[in-house]
Amino acid sequence: MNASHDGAAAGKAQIKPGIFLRPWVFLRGAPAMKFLPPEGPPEVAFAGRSNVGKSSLINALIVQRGLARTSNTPGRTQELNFFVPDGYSGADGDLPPMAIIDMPGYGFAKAPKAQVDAWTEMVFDYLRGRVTLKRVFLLIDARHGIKTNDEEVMDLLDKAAVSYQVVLTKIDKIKPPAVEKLLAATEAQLKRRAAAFPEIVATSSEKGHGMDELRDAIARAVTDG
Ligand SMILES: Nc1nc2c(ncn2[C@@H]2O[C@H](COP(=O)(O)OP(=O)(O)OP(=O)(O)O)[C@@H](O)[C@H]2O)c(=O)[nH]1
Ligand SMILES: [Mg+2]
Repeated sequence: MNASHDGAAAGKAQIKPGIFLRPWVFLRGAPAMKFLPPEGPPEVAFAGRSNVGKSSLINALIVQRGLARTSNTPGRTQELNFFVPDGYSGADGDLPPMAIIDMPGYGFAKAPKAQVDAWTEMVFDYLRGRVTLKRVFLLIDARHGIKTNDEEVMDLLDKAAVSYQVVLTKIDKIKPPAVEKLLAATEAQLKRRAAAFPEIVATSSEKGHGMDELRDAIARAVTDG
């Protein structure tokens, strides 16, 4: 029996990038770990600093404006929001083939410190402990590059052996040579990191750059992970 047969026998999801062009729905928002849906379908999570463009990127990827709520003000997303392809009841045996999780940002929020600490703890607990989490897409604002709190998240993911892939966001805000320079510098940084995926995806939700590449990367992560 070859590897692909093994995968099929184990009920592994075979996800194709076209899944993102079908309708998706909001399944649930979890304000704390105890409200998470039971572990089932493979998941990918979008993580990153507040305002980096996580929710915007999910909308651009799935081509559904307003599916994930976005805002000019950092701290918009306050729960772990689960999105799944439409048309599954959620009952045993009729589970969606995968889920995408939009996470609260870290690093800044116009909220009391206790609230920010609680979100950060939930984000870290989820990233560290979710068995069905196949890959974390770690979003980095192309204007700012990797910051100290991004490094803390990478340290945690390296330590927990959770695969992650860096996605540059808002590349429409900088010139193409600056994108190339940042890609090279970031690639060099990632070489030292145990759980980092070597390829970086450069995106703009506003202009649609990098969407097909990101769809491919997610489909592969869910299928192979
Ligand atoms: N120019 C440009 N602006 C973008 C892009 N993506 C997001 N934005 C803007 O960045 C701001 C933040 O976007 P969100 O998607 O809400 O960011 P988020 O990471 O989900 O933020 P939190 O939920 O607060 O952590 C919004 O004003 C978006 O319009 C992009 O590709 N290009
Ligand atoms: Mg958000």
